[in-house]
Amino acid sequence: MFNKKKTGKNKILQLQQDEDHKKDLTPKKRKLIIPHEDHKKPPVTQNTTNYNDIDLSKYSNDPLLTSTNNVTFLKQILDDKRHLVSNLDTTISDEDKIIVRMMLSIKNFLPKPDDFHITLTYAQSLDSKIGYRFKKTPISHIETKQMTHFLRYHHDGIVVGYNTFIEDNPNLNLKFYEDTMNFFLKKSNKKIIPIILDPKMKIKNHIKEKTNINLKNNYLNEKGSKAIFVCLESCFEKIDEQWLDVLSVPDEIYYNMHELFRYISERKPIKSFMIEGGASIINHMLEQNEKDEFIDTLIITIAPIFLGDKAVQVSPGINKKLGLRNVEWVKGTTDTVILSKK
Ligand SMILES: NC(=O)C1=CN([C@@H]2O[C@H](COP(=O)(O)OP(=O)(O)OC[C@H]3O[C@@H](n4cnc5c(N)ncnc54)[C@H](OP(=O)(O)O)[C@@H]3O)[C@@H](O)[C@H]2O)C=CC1
Ligand SMILES: Nc1nc(O)c(N)c(N[C@@H]2O[C@H](COP(=O)(O)O)[C@@H](O)[C@H]2O)n1
Repeated sequence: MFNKKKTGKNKILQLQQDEDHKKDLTPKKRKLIIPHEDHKKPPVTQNTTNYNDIDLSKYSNDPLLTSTNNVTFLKQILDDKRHLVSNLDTTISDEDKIIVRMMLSIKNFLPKPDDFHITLTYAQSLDSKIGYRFKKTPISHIETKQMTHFLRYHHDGIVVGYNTFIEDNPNLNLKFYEDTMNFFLKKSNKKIIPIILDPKMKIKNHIKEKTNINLKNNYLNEKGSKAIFVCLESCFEKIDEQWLDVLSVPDEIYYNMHELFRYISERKPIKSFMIEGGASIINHMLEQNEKDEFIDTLIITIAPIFLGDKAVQVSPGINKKLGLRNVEWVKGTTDTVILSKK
């Protein structure tokens, strides 16, 4: 049942190394990196497109696809006019088709323009773990990771807790993978606003000690928006940093997640929030959602891996069965995504 080559620590470390080295590789080499892929299978990117495989009419109502000429992109590829499409040297792969299917499935779970909307989304192992401490842990397959970036595209703000900010040094921007994301997002200037829940304003000391902060680099290199650090009013201190704003929130509101996001949306240009973690934030949200159903969409990627008892666990402090409603499952090459809405 367990393939040691594909599960286990070595694989996870390998995936971490893959992730770390991706940016240094040429596009050709990057295509070979397919986390969780069965390496015995021939590479799927070489498949020839069967004209009947893709029904373009399916995409015609998607504002994202139509607004960025992606239907034209797809047509060009299908018509074998690939020379018209920059940076693209393959036909539509099976992986890309899966991604398109995933994107179409999540369309019913996306925020409606201008609606206040809260999405909670994360990737977990079979043992409900979401990562190792101080080690950015890839869990999602490249397809489901791309789906996450597609989701990011549809939200105004992306939220993580302070520990995730410290431990992962995340980018929290829109990243475009080879092939598929080029179809969908390449021409977009959309930027999502990173929001860090930092009640005690620990960022104040962190910036004195650390210079390599991805959120800062992204902002300075125009690869990301200015971050918002959200702190308790009682802990507020002024910070003079170009790449971040601090928003102080009344102490009595801060730990009520529903009220917190409402408070932020009334003061910042953010209507839709995509909360990615970490475990404390997720658990707290699930606990509060039991009484006050404020999570509009819950999207969990489940990868066929175990991370073991040292990893950080999602498990809300509830004492009864908590079921999800309006559930759909989408299957990728290796991962499964569970989608649920209010
Ligand atoms: N697989 C995935 O999809 C994801 C995985 N992760 C992983 O999660 C791990 C971090 O999780 P975890 O350690 O739980 O930390 P979190 O990222 O959840 O941050 C916790 C901190 O956030 C602050 N905080 C603000 N509001 C709240 C609130 N309402 N409830 C709880 N805390 C709040 C607290 O700061 P203070 O202590 O100052 O009060 C708390 O210590 C990392 O290993 C990261 O890799 C993270 C995101 C997604
Ligand atoms: N969807 C998803 N899959 C995984 O495997 C993950 N490890 C995460 N982690 C979250 O993504 C953040 C990193 O974002 P960038 O790629 O740096 O933009 C990380 O901090 C977690 O929030 N998510």
